[in-house]
Amino acid sequence: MSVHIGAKKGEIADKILLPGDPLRAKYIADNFLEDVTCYNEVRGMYGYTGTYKGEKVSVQGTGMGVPSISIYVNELIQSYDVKKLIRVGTCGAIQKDVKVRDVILASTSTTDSQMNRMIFGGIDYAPTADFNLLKNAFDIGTENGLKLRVGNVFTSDSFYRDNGLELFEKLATYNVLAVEMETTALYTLAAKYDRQALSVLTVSDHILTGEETSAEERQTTFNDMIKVALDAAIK
Ligand SMILES: O=P(O)(O)O[C@H]1O[C@H](CO)[C@@H](O)[C@H]1O
Ligand SMILES: O=c1cc[nH]c(=O)[nH]1
Repeated sequence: MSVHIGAKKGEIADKILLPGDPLRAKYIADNFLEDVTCYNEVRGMYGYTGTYKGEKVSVQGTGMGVPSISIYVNELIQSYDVKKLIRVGTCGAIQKDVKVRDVILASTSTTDSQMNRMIFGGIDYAPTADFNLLKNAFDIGTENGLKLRVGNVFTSDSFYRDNGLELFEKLATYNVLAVEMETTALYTLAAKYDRQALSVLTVSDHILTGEETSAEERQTTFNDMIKVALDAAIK
């Protein structure tokens, strides 16, 4: 057991999906995995292990933001030796041609988090997805008829911010696709420990137009995202 995860050694697979919302972890376990066991309830941050197409896969809620996901990713790697980590999250679109329900593969992440500046003494490190995971996810999604977007996402330390529109318009000018709150930490920690990581994100709302998905639409798109992530995890 680690500080925040109640699993015994061997109870967590070496491939894991990481939703921010612990109830999304339950949804994935209930609807996509077989022979499921719940290995974590500490802080209500559910974690499950089961099989997907015969392969052992886990899914663990991470909570929201860089500090929270950093705790889970550190412990999953250092205490449970997880090798492939795929975030399955939501994001807000900031580009006109990125639509709600689109699925984005984050090739890299821009951030206002101080995490990397603290590590690198002020240098702007560029957190990057694992190329093979990214390519596998892209190929799998495309073969299944999904129009995936690939690009830069903004990992924000704030969900609510003053003068957000101005910043988002600037980021959009520089081809950042969407805003979310965890990818920078996932990619940086995966690089540090030589693990494979990818963020697959469903656009849940559009920051510029105000458009939002209904609960039902969200679930359908989540299913597309989850299938891409699971198939990429076992490839
Ligand atoms: O849906 P999840 O995975 O939690 O991701 C997004 O949603 C949360 C904000 O509502 C943040 O965690 C953000 O990154
Ligand atoms: O607008 C959004 C939507 C999801 N997640 C975010 O961080 N922002």
